[in-house]
Amino acid sequence: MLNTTPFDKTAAYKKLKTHQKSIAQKSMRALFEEDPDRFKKFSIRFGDIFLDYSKNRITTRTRSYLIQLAEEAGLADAIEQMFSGEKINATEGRSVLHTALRNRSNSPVLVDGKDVMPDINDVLGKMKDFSGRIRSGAWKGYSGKEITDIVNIGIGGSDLGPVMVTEALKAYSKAGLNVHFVSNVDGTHIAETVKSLNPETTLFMIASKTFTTQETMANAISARNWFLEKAVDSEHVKKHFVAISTNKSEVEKFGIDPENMFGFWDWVGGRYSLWSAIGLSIACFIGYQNFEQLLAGAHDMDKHFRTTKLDRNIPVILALLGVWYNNFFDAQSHAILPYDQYMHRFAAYFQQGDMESNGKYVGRDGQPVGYQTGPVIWGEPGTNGQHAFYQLIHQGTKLVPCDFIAPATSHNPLGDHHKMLLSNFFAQTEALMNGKTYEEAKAELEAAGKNKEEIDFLTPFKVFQGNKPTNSILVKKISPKVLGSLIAMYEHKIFVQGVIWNIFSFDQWGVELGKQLANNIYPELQNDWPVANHDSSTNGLINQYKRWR
Ligand SMILES: O=P(O)(O)OC[C@H]1O[C@](O)(CO)[C@@H](O)[C@@H]1O
Repeated sequence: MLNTTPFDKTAAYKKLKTHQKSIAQKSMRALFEEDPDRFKKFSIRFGDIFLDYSKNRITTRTRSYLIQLAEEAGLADAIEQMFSGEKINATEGRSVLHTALRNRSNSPVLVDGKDVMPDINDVLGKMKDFSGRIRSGAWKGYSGKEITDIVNIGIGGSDLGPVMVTEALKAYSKAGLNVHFVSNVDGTHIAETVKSLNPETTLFMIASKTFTTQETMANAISARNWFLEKAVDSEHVKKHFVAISTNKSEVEKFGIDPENMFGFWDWVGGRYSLWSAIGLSIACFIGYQNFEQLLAGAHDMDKHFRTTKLDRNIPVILALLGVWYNNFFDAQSHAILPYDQYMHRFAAYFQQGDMESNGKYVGRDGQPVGYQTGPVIWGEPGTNGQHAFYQLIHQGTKLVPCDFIAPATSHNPLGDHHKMLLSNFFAQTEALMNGKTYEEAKAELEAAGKNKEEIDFLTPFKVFQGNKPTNSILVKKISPKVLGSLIAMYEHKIFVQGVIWNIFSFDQWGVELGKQLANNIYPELQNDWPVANHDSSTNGLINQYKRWR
C-alpha cells in the first residue's frame, strides 16, 4: 500500500508533536499582532471562493510541517491513483471515480482498461432528455396530466446529496415542480409525504445503488401500493416510477421498465453519488443546465486539487488543519456552519461524507491504528446555531474547530437582512479568535456603572479565552457552480485525511452489523412469543415491546 510509515511514526509527526508545545502557549491575537501579513499568508482565492485560514493556531512553520506530513503519507501518488481509476477502495476491490462523473474535459478515464467516459455521457444524455421532458410537461402521467411532484425514495448517499443540493439551490427551481424525499423506514415518512400528493401527477424515483436496501425497498413498495390504489392498472407504473441503480435485475424484478432505469457503476461510492444519476431529482428540480454547472464547479475543484502545490491547495490545507486539531490538540469534533439558510442540510450531508468515510479504527494494514481518525461532524446554519450551541464553542471546555461559510450576495436581498447575517458571520470568527480578556471584561462592567462587588463576581463569567480556530469560506454567491466546488472541496479534504491516517476511506463496513442483527430480529417480531436468545437487555426490550404493541 501507499503509506508505509504509520502516521504517528513519521518524521513530520514527531516535529509537529514538539512544535505543538510551543504553539499551544501562543495566542492567535499575538500571532496577528506580530505579523501584519498574516491574512495574506494564510488565505487562498479560488474563483468565486475565498478561503481565509489565518484564524488558526498555526505559523508558517506549522504549515510546512503539516505539508511534510502529507508528503510522507504519499499524498501526491494517492491523488493520482484516485483520479486514474486505480482500485483504491481495496476492501471492496473498486476504483473510486466520482471525479470521472464530473470530468467535463472528457479526457479518457480507464477502469480495467475501458474508458468510462462514454457510458457516463450516455447516462447524462438520458438525464438531460428526461429532466427536460419532466420540466416542459412533455412527460405525462397515466391520466394525461403533467408531473407536479417528484418523490425521491432512497437513503444515505441515495438521499442526502439530492436533499442537500435541492435545498441549497432552491433559488434555481422551477415553479410548479416540487421535490420530496423519503428515506426513513418509519412509515411516517412516506405516509406524511404522500398525504398531500395526487398519484396522477406524482413521479417516484427509486434511488438505490444496490436496489436491496431494506428502507428503500419497503418505501418503494408502499409508494407503489399507494399509487395503485388510485391508478389501479399496474401498466401505469411505468409512467410514474423510475429507478436509479447499478442493479438492473433487481430493478426489473421490482417491475420498473428498464427503459426507465438510470444506471451508474460500482466505482461510484454511495456518499459520492450525487454527481451520477442519483442526481436526477436535482436535474429535474433546477434544470439540466444548472446540474451541469454543479458538475463544472466540482470539476474545477478537481483540477485545482490535482494540480495545485500542496501549500496553495484548498482541500489539502483544510485537511491538514483538521489533522492538526484532531491529532495534536485532541479536538473530537468539527463544526460546519453555513451562514446561508439554503445550505441548512450541508453539515448533515457531510456527516455521512466524512464520518462514513473516516470513522474507522483499522488501518490499511489491518491493524488498529494507534491514533485518532475522523472527527464527529456537526453544524447548523448561522445564526440559529449562535442561539443554540455557540455558548459551548466560545466558553466550553472542548475545542471545536469550525468552518464558517457565507455568500457575499443573497438570493433574497430583503432589506438589511444579509448585512445583519454577514455581520454575525464576521463577528463570530473575530470573537472566537480574540476572545475577551479579564481586563477587557472588567472595564466593560465598570463602564456600565456596576459596583465593585458586582464587578468582582461577574467578571470571570464574562471572560472569553479566545484562541478558538476557525476557517472562513466566503463565496460570491451560492450558485450551482460554487456549490459544486464546495462539495468537491470537502470530498477531497476527507480523502486527504484518509490518506494521512492510513485508512480506507471508501468502504463502510461499520454499517453492516446493525443491519445484520436487524435482519435476525425482524422475524422474531412477527409473533407474540417472548424471546430469550439475546442478552438480557435486548430480550427485555423486545419482550416489553411485544407486551405493549
Ligand atoms: O444506495 P443504496 O445501495 O440503497 O445504499 C444506501 C446507503 O447505504 C449505505 O451503504 C450504508 O448506510 C450507504 O453507504 C449508502 O449511501
